Amino acid sequence: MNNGRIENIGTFDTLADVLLKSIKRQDSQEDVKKAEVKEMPTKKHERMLSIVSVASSIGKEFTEVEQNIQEEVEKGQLSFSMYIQYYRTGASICLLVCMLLLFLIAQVFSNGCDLWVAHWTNGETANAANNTKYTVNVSSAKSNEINNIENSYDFIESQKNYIYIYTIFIAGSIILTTARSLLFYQVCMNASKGLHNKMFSNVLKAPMRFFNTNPSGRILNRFSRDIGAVDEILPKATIDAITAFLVMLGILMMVFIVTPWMILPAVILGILFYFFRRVYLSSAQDIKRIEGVNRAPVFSHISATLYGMSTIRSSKAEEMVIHEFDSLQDQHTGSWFMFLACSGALGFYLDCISLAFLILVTFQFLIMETNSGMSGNIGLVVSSSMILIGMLQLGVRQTTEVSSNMTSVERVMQYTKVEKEEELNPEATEKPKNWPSAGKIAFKNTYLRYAPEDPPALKSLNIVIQPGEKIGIVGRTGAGKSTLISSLFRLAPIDGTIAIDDIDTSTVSLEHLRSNISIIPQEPILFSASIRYNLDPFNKVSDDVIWQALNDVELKDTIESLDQKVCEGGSNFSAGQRQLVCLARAIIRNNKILVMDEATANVDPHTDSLIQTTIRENFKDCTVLTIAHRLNTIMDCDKVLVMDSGKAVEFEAPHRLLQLPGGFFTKMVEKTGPAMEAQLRQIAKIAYKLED
Ligand SMILES: Nc1ncnc2c1ncn2[C@@H]1O[C@H](COP(=O)(O)OP(=O)(O)OP(=O)(O)O)[C@@H](O)[C@H]1O
Repeated sequence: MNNGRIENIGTFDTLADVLLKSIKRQDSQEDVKKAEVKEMPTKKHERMLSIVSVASSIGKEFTEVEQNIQEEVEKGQLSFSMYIQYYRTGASICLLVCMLLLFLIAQVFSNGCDLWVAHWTNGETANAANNTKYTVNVSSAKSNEINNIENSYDFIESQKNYIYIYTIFIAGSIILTTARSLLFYQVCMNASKGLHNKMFSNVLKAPMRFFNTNPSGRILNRFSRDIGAVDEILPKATIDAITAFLVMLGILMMVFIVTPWMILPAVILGILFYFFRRVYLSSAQDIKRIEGVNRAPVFSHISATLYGMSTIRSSKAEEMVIHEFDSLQDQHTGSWFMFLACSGALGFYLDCISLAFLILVTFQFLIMETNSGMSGNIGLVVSSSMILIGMLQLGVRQTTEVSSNMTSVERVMQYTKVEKEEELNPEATEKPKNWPSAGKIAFKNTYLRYAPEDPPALKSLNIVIQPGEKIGIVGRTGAGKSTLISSLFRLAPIDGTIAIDDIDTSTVSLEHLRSNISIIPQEPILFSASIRYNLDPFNKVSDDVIWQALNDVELKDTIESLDQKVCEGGSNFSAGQRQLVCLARAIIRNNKILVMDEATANVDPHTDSLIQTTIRENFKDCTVLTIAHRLNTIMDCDKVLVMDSGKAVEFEAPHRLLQLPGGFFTKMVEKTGPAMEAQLRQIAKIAYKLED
């Protein structure tokens, strides 16, 4: 196919012949060395024959799945320190104390309103009683008239005072309640932002092992659902819970002032309430945690399904995927339903407690005759106790909501404490200027372990790569080729030394080290942004430089503008074009060291040949390490490094290695078949002679 049209059709042999001729035609202009190199990819079956490591990505995914450790689930009651840490992230101690005082004062004003109304009612009742007595006893009409005027004057004055004071209570209550809510939400938002930023920066700096052992769904869950809960649900639930408890406290105080003996049943009911809440909380928190853990696989499954949609459809595995999804969804729904059932049960028990209290309060006014039997007091206590029922429900529901959503804070906190990569070597802060200027790489007794308990994946590596050398890295799958590259970027803890231009990389900051080595990975990574951003994310070069790089990789005609959008994962570009964009990115960065990790494994022979030529031209003076997928791509390298079981077993010019009968490299070349072997030997020989 070419540009969406069928260019040729026929058997494998016919097509191979046609392709061979066409590529030969393209390459005829180039010099002998390049022509020799380029002729090699024309034989398609090389893809099958060339040894090395086609199955690497599949193998890695498998290893990753195997390595995924169980998600850490906290158990038992949330510690109080979690609350302190959460609020301390949002505000200073001083501000928190002010907020607490504001809550209390607002509540005092709010209860003051009720008490004042009761006091007012009692006053009115007493006034009315006095007036009646007075009217009956006084006979003189005149004096009666005068007194009435005076009384009504006093009455209006006292009414005014009642209204003024009531207005003050109402206004104070409104202002203080609004202020405390605004302050509280601000503190919560600060805490939420702080936690998110801390988690984000920690996860970005987490070692590679963290990403290997935590599936993306699990990480996404913390950034979406947990942060969502902390952002939206927790502040509202907390303010509701605090308000409900303060209102309850206020009501109980009023009831105790009016009928002190009610303290006894209140204490008994309080103990019962505490007991129910405790039982509920311990199960609800665990259920909520289980629910959180059961949610992550649903996310992982969806993202994996979307990613592998074409594979699923082509292998007709829809039923299987749907079945898996249903069973994961069932598990999640089961735990969620359990949570709802727990809340329902708690609601029922709380209703019983509140009703018992209300019955006691109401009946005590009938049974007992005390001073408190004034109408205002009775009205205040009964109406407040009825509010108490609603408040108790709301308060407990919201406190449990707070506790269960605090598990999200707990889960976010876990990720804010992820060990950072930099901590591997806290002194690694050097940022040498213009480094590396030559591109010499020296491995001295280097070992790499992916995890302390794992055996070393790289063992006793002692090689020196001279500035500007082109090195091909070969070896069977699992031999340690990618690990060698990982060690260069210090993606895992290393024993021994790796020096670049005689500077130990462990003394250089990771950011500086990594930004000074270019890599073209097997799976090219493109961002969902403009072409310009993809090629020069830090806006360091002019548009001319970018266009020149695109020209070098023959993408100038394909790309209309530097503002052209790249879809998610670069889906509007072919695999080869994505690889070329990565190559253009590497050209723009202009680093002295370039690493290619099987960069040409998934591209067609023409793009492969274009990549090879571009690298030879643009990275002439750079040190280039190539993990080889096809042997022909590295036969003209300065040296070939053969890896086996994490060790460097051969490191020499390919022509010289091929002189070793029974050598690792010789065996690899022999396995490609006599015709290919002859060709490979020929390329190696020419390249060796040209070098001499
Ligand atoms: N992230 C990882 N965590 C733990 N062990 C790993 C990890 N990546 C690789 N290994 C192990 O390190 C060893 C070397 O793997 P590496 O990926 O370097 O091989 P490779 O030569 O690049 O293979 P391939 O050609 O298939 O990509 C293997 O035994 C592998 O299991």
